[in-house]
Amino acid sequence: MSQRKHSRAAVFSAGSWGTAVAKIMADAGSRVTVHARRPEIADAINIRHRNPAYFPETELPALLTATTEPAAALDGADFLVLSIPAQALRENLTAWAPLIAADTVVVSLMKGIETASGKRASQIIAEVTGIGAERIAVLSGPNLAGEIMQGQPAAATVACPDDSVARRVQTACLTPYFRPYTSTDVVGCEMGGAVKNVIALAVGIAAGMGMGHNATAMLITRGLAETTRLAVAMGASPVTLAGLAGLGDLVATCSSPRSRNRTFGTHLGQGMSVEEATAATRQTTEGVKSAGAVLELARAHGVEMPITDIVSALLHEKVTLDEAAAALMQRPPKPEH
Ligand SMILES: NC(=O)c1ccc[n+]([C@@H]2O[C@H](COP(=O)([O-])OP(=O)(O)OC[C@H]3O[C@@H](n4cnc5c(N)ncnc54)[C@H](O)[C@@H]3O)[C@@H](O)[C@H]2O)c1
Ligand SMILES: O=P(O)(O)OC[C@H](O)CO
Repeated sequence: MSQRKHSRAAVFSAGSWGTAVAKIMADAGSRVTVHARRPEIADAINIRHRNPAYFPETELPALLTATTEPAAALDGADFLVLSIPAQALRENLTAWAPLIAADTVVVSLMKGIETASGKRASQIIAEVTGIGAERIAVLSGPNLAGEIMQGQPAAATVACPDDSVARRVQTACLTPYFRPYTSTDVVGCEMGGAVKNVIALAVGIAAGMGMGHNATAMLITRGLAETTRLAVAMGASPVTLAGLAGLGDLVATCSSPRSRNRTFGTHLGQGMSVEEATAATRQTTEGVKSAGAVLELARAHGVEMPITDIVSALLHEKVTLDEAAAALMQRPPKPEH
């Protein structure tokens, strides 16, 4: 039997990270079909090789096409790559699940916690599709989509309990500008990705209030400490949180003006209400929805997360900016570790 030359990937959907990962996988040699909800986006990708909604300036590879038909996207797919808002995953995947072939590997790109259940994306994927954990991988790391679309260098972690599956995804995403490492620590990768968004909100708030780099460094460092506490309590390895999907992503997101979460926080710190900041934000800002769910997980695991706690209180407009800053700075003194 002749071997197929290219592996096939179906990327759901044509948002900013979905488009960037579709480009990575096409540049790595896969035939990629993006599922777009809007026909005009699918047409623009097929005819003009552009995604005008997110990256009008970047030409997409010829191996990358698009469709509005989920079944057509999934036909013959070796990989199903999921990149939609975490809160929309369960409902959409319920419709797509019957179309997933028995040997397709599902790759989650999502960095959020489902508010209703406190579940991570890989858990929702397993629950909705019945697919075993060994066929579900997570790709996470310091990956601002805009930089990757420009071909700027970046690295990430691909986690799957089955190392051979993680290595398949690694190979399918390996390009001269994108370097994935493998791991078996799915919990660590997903919690690193979800909680860094909440910490980036805190950093944005501090910046918006006029605080300096010392405050940023304090929030990143203490943010990593509370992220690690929770993730380890949930079964993660602390080493993962010191890696690309933990510290790496935290630094990128908290430092970059491109980060939607940091920018949302900056709006709040400058005095916008949550409603005004939401209206000013066009794209998915996972930390806003996930903060409360992360806090619930922390309480369930008996873990203290003071930064997440105060960000959640601010998002629910239970405290003012000044009260939030004072609440963090006036906590009882304690040892660092
Ligand atoms: N943008 C990045 O740099 C980046 C990097 C790494 C991870 N992520 C993660 O990837 C995920 C997707 O983020 P993004 O940046 O691509 O967001 P985005 O807002 O750019 O795109 C979201 C996509 O999901 C679709 N969508 C929105 N609501 C939907 C719904 N209710 N049902 C079905 N589809 C819906 C939109 O049409 C769009 O195609 C998030 O979890 C995010 O944290 C983003
Ligand atoms: O723009 P943000 O804040 O959603 O962050 C994007 C990526 O997760 C950075 O790795």
